[in-house]
Amino acid sequence: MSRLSGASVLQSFKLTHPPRACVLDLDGTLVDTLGDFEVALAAMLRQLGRDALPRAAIACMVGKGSEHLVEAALQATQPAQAGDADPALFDRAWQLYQDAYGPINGRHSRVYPGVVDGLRALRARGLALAVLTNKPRVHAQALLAAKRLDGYFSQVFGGDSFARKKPDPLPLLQTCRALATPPAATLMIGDSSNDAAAARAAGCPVALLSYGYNHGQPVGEVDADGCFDSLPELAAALARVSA
Ligand SMILES: O=C(O)COP(=O)(O)O
Ligand SMILES: [Mg+2]
Repeated sequence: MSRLSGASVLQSFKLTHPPRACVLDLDGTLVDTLGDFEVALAAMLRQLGRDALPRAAIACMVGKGSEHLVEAALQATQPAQAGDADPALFDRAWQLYQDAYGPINGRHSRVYPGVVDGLRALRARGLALAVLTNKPRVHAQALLAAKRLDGYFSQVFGGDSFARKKPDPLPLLQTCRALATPPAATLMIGDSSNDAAAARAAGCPVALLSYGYNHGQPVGEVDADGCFDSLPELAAALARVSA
C-alpha cells in the first residue's frame, strides 16, 4: 500500500499560476473502492474454480482499468499445473467480472475522509471540476451517483471514453478540451504514477494524494507538483498559490 506514515513530502505546491480547472481521478482519490474490487473479483474467481485474492494484492493491480485488473487477477491465480493458455479464458472471466461488479458497485466502497469538503472548497474557488478515471464510464457514473458526488462535476470520463487510457496523455487532453481550459491551467489530482505520467505528458500540473493505491509503490517517489494527505489540505495549498 502507498499510504505514507507521518507528514507527507510536499504539503505545498510548486505552481506559479493558479489553475482554472481540476481533473480528478476516482479510485484511490475520491473513493476507496478496494472492497468492491475484492468482492467482484472473488465472485469471478470462484466461478472459475480459483481462490480469492487478498485485498493487499488487489491494491497493487488497481488503476490501469478493468481489463488490466482481470488479466492480473487471472495471472496471479493461475494454477501451477496450468497447460497451454486458454484463449477464451479472458473473455469468460471478463463477463463474469462485469456481471458481478455492476450490482455491487459502491456497496463495499467509501468516500475518503475530507473529499466532500475538499470538492466544496475547490468549487468555491470557481474551479471547474471533471472526473477522469480508467474505470469504465458507466461504473464511474453509477458510483459517483451512489456516493452523492456526481453534482460536483461537469464532466465524467472513463477508461472506455477515449481510444487510450491514462498514463497516455490523450484522455487528459480530451478532458481539458471538454472543460475548455488549456492543459497548463488544468490541475490533475490523482493517487498514482499513472495519473502523474498522464499529466506530465499532457502538460498539466499534477498533485497526488498520499492515501490511495499507486500500484503498491510509495507515492512520495512519484514526480509531481505537490503531494497531500487530504483534499482539503490540497485546496488550502491551492489558495496560497492564488494569493
Ligand atoms: O483501474 C481502474 O479501474 C480505476 O482506476 P482510476 O480511477 O485510479 O483511474
Ligand atoms: Mg486512482
